[in-house]
Amino acid sequence: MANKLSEAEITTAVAGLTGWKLDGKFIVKKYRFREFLQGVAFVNVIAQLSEEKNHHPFISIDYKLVTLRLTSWNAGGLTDLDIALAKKYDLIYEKY
Ligand SMILES: C[C@H](O)[C@H](O)[C@H]1CNC2=NC(N)=NC(=O)C2=N1
Repeated sequence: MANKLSEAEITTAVAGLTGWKLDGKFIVKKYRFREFLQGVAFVNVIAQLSEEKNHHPFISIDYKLVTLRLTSWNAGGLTDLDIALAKKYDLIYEKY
């Protein structure tokens, strides 16, 4: 299990991310797409990665808007893994 980050570590880590906001024990980002099916395709890639890493975000699709919420429920809060995956999701999004 990844280590739970302290409040200070979370503040620094979230400041280093683009467009991610802290929401309690979660970090959250909304990704906008030109078409509904692009968002769905993005979610499929994220889902594949989630299985590979055994770490699963909450995902919602609201037409062209995909919201990802990350936390490590096993650790009871945010971990390095959440921050690392947030960066990976952003890199994947660049391709859309
Ligand atoms: C048993 C299994 O390894 C765990 O439940 C994994 C699965 N996916 C997970 N995903 C997330 N986001 N947090 C977890 O703590 C987590 N734990």
